[in-house]
Amino acid sequence: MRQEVHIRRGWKRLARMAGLSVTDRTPTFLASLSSEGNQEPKPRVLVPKISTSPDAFGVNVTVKALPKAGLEEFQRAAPYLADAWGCTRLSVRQKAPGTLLLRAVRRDPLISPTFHTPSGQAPDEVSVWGLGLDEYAEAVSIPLANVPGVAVAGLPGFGKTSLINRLICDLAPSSAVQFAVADGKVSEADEGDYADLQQRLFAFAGDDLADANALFRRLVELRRQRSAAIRSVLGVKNLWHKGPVASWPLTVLIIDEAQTYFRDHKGSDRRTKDLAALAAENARLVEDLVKKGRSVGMLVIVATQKATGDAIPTFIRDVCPVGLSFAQKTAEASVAALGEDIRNWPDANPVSLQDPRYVGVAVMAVQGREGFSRIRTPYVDDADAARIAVETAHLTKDPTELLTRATALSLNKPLGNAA
Ligand SMILES: Nc1ncnc2c1ncn2[C@@H]1O[C@H](COP(=O)(O)OP(=O)(O)OP(=O)(O)O)[C@@H](O)[C@H]1O
Repeated sequence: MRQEVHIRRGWKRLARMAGLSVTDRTPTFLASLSSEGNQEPKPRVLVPKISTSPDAFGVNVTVKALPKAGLEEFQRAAPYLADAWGCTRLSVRQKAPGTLLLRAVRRDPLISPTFHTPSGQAPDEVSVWGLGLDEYAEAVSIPLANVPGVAVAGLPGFGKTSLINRLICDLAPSSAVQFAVADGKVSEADEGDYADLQQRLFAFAGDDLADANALFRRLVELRRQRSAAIRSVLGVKNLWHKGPVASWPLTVLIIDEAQTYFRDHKGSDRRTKDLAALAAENARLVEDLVKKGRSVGMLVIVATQKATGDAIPTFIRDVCPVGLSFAQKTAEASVAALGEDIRNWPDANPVSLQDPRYVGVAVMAVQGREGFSRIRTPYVDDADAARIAVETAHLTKDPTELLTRATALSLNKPLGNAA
């Protein structure tokens, strides 16, 4: 690749110009032996050694750091190196002690739409939600173990549903995952974004608050029964010590257009009062799932246009350990979705994603990284989602029935073997 050759060929010169070389004034043993008379050997100018490897988006440059030409110095010089190498972005991070990794991205991964065709094969691990590529073309995923809640926000039409579709399609071939959906945008399961996935959902509720209430109650009851049974059935206090299995699956509740179920209804007539009471109870039930579902393998994904308090009660939003956001209209909406810290990272603020080029680009705080990352999520075709749902329909099981069976089996075990 031309960029790679350009980087390697010009490195010695560029490193000196960018202040990334070091002068070693102490002569080596050999140099002091061979120096003539009183003449001091010339100081040596050392340049950090590099090795390069190209990929579709740019070049990875591995650097052997030197004293005073280390992480900090390279981070300072990054804009200069980016210009010299003609790249859109350049990141510097430590790969191992004494070794740095420079990611020089030439083609912007954020504005190159990508597509995901689900394989239909059960994943090795059900506890990983592959999201896509970040601005440096590195794969980003959400570890789902011990995560009870994920809040997804973003303006309509920017990719929330496609993101969730991918999760369902990737995990659907595993019998260790069951899905329920409450979609506030439609009335029936065969309408809207989840119609194609119907056969792989063990439960569905549309925009009717009472139906959603019944679904949330059913899941809270499951959560309670699981909490009571986990030690006798699984022999552990936390499902993630063993991982989900077909008889005790990770149970994912997706609440799309969540504002439908939680928003306040103001008015003094009977009907409005009933709706207000249902909305309040819905919020309480979902809070229970997010607060107490972690160790028993319940995950709630709450998707909404704006994550402000009027759409998702803050007591639910604030207990979701993971938050991500597609484009937003206002700084307040970004803060509601991602927290106050997003104000300190204006480049990553989802307000700047209000452009058709950024449909499918989300922002999130990635574990172990400073600040926020922008992620290009791939598009999942409805036809692929439909295919996966048909192929995996036989795996759809009600987790409550599975628990009843697992509990009965554990009771029949001889004493002392109950774990
Ligand atoms: N990751 C993506 N890459 C490219 N295009 C996408 C992506 N996700 C969605 N799109 C395009 O945007 C359209 C809307 O996507 P999607 O339904 O996922 O948005 P949404 O945020 O869920 O909207 P709504 O809130 O109205 O449901 C899709 O039909 C598709 O054309």
